[in-house]
Amino acid sequence: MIRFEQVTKRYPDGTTAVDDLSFEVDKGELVTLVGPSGCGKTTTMMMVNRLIEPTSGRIYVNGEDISTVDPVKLRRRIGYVIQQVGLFPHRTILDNTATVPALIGWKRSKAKARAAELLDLVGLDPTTYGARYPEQLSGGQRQRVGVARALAADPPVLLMDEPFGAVDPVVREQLQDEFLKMQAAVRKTVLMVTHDIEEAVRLGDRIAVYGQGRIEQFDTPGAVLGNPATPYVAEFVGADRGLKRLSVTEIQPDDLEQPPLARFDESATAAGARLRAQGARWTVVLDEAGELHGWAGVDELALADGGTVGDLAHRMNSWVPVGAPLKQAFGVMLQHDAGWVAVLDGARFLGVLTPAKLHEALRRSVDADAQGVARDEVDFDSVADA
Ligand SMILES: Nc1ncnc2c1ncn2[C@@H]1O[C@H](COP(=O)(O)OP(=O)(O)OP(=O)(O)O)[C@@H](O)[C@H]1O
Repeated sequence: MIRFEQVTKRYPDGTTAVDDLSFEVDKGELVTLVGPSGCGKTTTMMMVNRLIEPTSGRIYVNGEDISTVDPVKLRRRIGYVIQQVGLFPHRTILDNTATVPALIGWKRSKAKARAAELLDLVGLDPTTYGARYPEQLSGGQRQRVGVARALAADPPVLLMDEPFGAVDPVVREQLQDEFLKMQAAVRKTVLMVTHDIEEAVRLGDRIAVYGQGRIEQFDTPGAVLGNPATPYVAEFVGADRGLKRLSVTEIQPDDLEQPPLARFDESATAAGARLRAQGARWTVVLDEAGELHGWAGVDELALADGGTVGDLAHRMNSWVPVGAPLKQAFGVMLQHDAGWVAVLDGARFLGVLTPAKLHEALRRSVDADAQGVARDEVDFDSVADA
């Protein structure tokens, strides 16, 4: 969808900002450009909407050589979100959001309806916020308006330059989550600049790690963290890249352990005796439909004076869905000081993740991505012991 072919940008003062860059962003893919200040990320991005012209090389958007496209027309097909959102201070939030549709000649009513829809999509109720002015919103809310405005004309391509850079870490994480949800629904082709490796890893389908004017590695977050292509990349992603992989490695059914099980309506003493014979100390309790109810201690069951497993079971409200990142499961374990966490597929109980299994899952994902990376380079022990 976006293709760079041997693109170089040299500024008049002789600075080579981007040097012989070739890469491709697929349709519906989110690629993050990450690297230290001054390495050429913004220059790369601004060449896509022709705010900067390359010195040599070609850039294609949707198969079209953009040097042959009128820049104004080009920009209408490319949403642009920047850190300083650049909202018009004297226009309402609704009017700000409707700017591009109005520019490209949509009827006023259609442009406003679309703007309201978009505000809703980014989590701002248009009836509450639509009539406000930018100064009446928080930084995080303004940032959301920036995203809504960029999406308003439904451009296939979105360029985002440090879109969440100006807000505090908590709001930032919230905005990232919301953006991911939205992106799952709208599937734009996104090029996003960030200097924050955590953000790059969290949001990117693939990451381009920049050195000076060049891409040092262009790959999935898992591969970049698990198998850095150069010592520079290894240093840039950080010594704790083993831990960072927790956020990009998903829980798969094969990672799970099958714990002892008891049914809600079973006799407590019978279940206790059976589980004791198996050497179990606790059991997961499922209801009549095979869905997760909670857990029970085997001794408690065995010593019960009649009654069912359900009478003695503790409800369990914390679990994680299959496909969630390992980090989420680890967080639940820590929060409850538990040695395991239940994993569900919808309402169906699949098994439990234990620290040992988590460790294995992390190792599996490193092995899958990283032929030849030394085990001891990955910080497993701190995961298991933490
Ligand atoms: N108009 C310009 N004239 C001369 N040099 C420039 C110009 N714009 C950028 N540069 C230089 O080009 C290089 C790349 O800049 P660019 O803004 O693309 O980096 P960046 O990776 O986006 O950095 P940051 O994260 O700090 O925004 C830098 O050395 C910068 O000083």
